[in-house]
Formats: sequence, structure tokens, C-alpha cells
Amino acid sequence: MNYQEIATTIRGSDFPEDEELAGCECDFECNSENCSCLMNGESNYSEDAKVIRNSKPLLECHSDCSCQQNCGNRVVQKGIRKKLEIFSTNAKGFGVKTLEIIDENEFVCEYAGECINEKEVERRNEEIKYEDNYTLTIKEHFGGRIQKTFIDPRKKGNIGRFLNHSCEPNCDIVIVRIGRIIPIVGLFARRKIEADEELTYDYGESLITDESRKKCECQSENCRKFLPMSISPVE
Ligand SMILES: C[S@@+](CC[C@H](N)C(=O)[O-])C[C@H]1O[C@@H](n2cnc3c(N)ncnc32)[C@H](O)[C@@H]1O
Repeated sequence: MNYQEIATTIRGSDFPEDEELAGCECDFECNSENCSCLMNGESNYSEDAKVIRNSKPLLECHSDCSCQQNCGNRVVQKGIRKKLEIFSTNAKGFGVKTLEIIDENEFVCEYAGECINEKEVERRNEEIKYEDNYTLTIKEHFGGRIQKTFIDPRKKGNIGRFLNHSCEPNCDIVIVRIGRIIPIVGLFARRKIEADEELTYDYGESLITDESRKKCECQSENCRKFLPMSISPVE
């Protein structure tokens, strides 16, 4: 558990200067078509702060916005609201469980780390031959182009780095932007999660299909048997 705790994702040394996003000019609540943080005036969160899932980019209001701090379009930036605990699992190393009920679509925690680009992922993999796969690949579609960004929580991260993979997970990832171009990885509940349940998400597609992969220990009925993996996270 040798890492530096950070509250949110930061720019890695090689990553281009972070561009700041303009703030909205709403008076109090952001729920109108005029709010520049909401796409077509559609809310990102319900009144009780549950994420509304759609394919549009999720921009939260931020320090340059003129709306109030309690505007409903500020959820991930407020941080973890539930009691979560790191514990030792039987076969997966450490894991994270919730000590209280989490409702469907509620924010759980961020997967925080250093935001780095492809070259730096390769350099770090050369430098240290990691056994565990922590680097998360974000693939976003911008005008017919796929943009890849990587979040590495090994040296600097938060509790999100301890969430294990499951083939039938109870959380999933929503990419959020909070006043900056750097993507923030939000983990949200896919369904109601009971107190004491382990928190998991699906690590994604596997680019290696042979049996050199690690055996998956998620024990779900539809387990895909092996952990999703690529030869290097860049592929
Ligand atoms: C992001 S880390 C998760 C936290 C990790 N368990 C720890 O102790 O730090 C990913 C690593 O956890 C282990 N892991 C995660 N999910 C697993 C699963 N379903 N089955 C087996 N091992 C798993 C693997 O070693 C994987 O490389």
C-alpha cells in the first residue's frame, strides 16, 4: 500500500498543460437550456444526486461558474459520501467494501491517479515490471476519432485503486469533467448495493485471449474465467 493519497486525478508530468473549461453564467440552479455546462439543458444528475446515464459528455459546474456551490450539477467534486473500507479478500489481494447501503446510480468514489499519455505508460511499464494491472485506459470518441487517456494510480491515487474486477459488477465508470480537460473517472452504483458488499467494476475487454492471463476470482455465475488484460495497457 505504498502510494501517495490524492483527492482527485492530477496531470502527470508528461501530460499537456491542462486546458480550463469556461464556467456557466446561471444565477442559482443550473437546469435551463442556457447553462453551458448542461448539454441541451438536460440535467446530469437527478434532484437526489443520482447520475442520469446518457451518451453525452458529463460536465460538472466548477469554480468559474456563477451558480451556487449547492447547484445540483456538482456531485463527483464533493468526494466520497459513503463509509467505504479496504479489506483483505481471499484470492484477489485487497478489495473495497461499503459499510452502508448505496442506491442505484449513486456516486461511490473516484478512480484517482496521474493522468498520463501512451508514451509515459510504456516508460513506466519498462521501468517497473508490474505484476498487477492498475492503469485504467479511457477511450473517448470525438468526431470519429478515438482518444485514449490513461489514469495511473500506482504512485499517486485514492481508495479507487483497490476496487477489484467482477464479470457481474455492482459499479461502473462514468467520465466526468470538472472545469478542466483532464478526465475524471467516477465510479457509480449500477444497482442498489447492500452494506458489507464488495465494490467491483468490470475492467473491460481483454486484448489477450490465451490462458497466460490471471484467473478471475469474481465468482459470479457468468464469470469470463480470466481477468481482462492487454500485453501492455497501451494496446
Ligand atoms: C486495480 S488492482 C485492485 C486492487 C488489488 N486487489 C490490490 O490488492 O491492490 C488490480 C489487481 O487486483 C487483482 N484482482 C482484481 N480483480 C480480480 C479478480 N476478479 N480476480 C483475481 N484477481 C483480481 C489482480 O491482481 C489485479 O491485477
